Amino acid sequence: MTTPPLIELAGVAKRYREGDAERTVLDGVDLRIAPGEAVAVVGPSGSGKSTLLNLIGAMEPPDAGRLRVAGEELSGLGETGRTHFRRRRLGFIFQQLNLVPTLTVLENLLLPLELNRRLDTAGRRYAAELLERVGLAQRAGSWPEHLSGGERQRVAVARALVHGPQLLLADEPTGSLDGETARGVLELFDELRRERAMAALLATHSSEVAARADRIVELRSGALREVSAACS
Ligand SMILES: Nc1ncnc2c1ncn2[C@@H]1O[C@H](COP(=O)(O)OP(=O)(O)OP(=O)(O)O)[C@@H](O)[C@H]1O
Repeated sequence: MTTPPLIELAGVAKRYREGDAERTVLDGVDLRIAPGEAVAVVGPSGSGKSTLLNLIGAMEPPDAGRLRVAGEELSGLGETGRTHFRRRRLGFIFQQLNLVPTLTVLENLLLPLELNRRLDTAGRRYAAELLERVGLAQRAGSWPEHLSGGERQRVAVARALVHGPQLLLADEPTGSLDGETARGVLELFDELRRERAMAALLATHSSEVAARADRIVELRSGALREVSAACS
């Protein structure tokens, strides 16, 4: 028996209206991602990479097509269902990071556990371990505004992983990191994929990030195409 895909998109379209004009960003996109698989999505600026992640992350609905993620038909979920789906199943690293400025680094990390009612000893221990793994154990009590861009990005990485999501959606996850730190973060993703079959969809302009994925897909003129099997 073959394993059902974790992500299945069929004929997905997304259009945005700007004044009288309508712009088609995604035009009949098909995509399947298996549990534990890492896929890099590349494409020029404005080609729709973040839009694709937002649709798969149930942040906004498509205008056409089917989206099935972790057994859930996203179009069938209401607002509450979408919120629960995001909290339980997904880790999302946004391009703007979206750290909560009024919470410390550790409190930001504990937030997904709190929302999932899993703020217990094991959860706290894992949060501390992740902070250590992204090299920020000493900054647990710092405020986000006192961190460098790269440190903030690493907090966002740890926060996206702390509740053990089945799927990581990451928008330029290493954009503000130096080469060595970026490699450390990518290794952490790989370890978690091996440890708990977490799948990852990474939007990136970085050839190094893309090369580490199992597959690379490219968005161009609204269409998605397979570029190659990446070498690992
Ligand atoms: N909420 C919105 N309203 C109107 N247009 C939008 C909206 N969100 C995205 N767009 C448009 O959709 C297109 C795709 O944007 P998107 O952010 O998905 O591209 P991207 O490939 O992630 O770009 P980058 O590599 O620069 O981050 C852009 O032209 C953008 O202006």
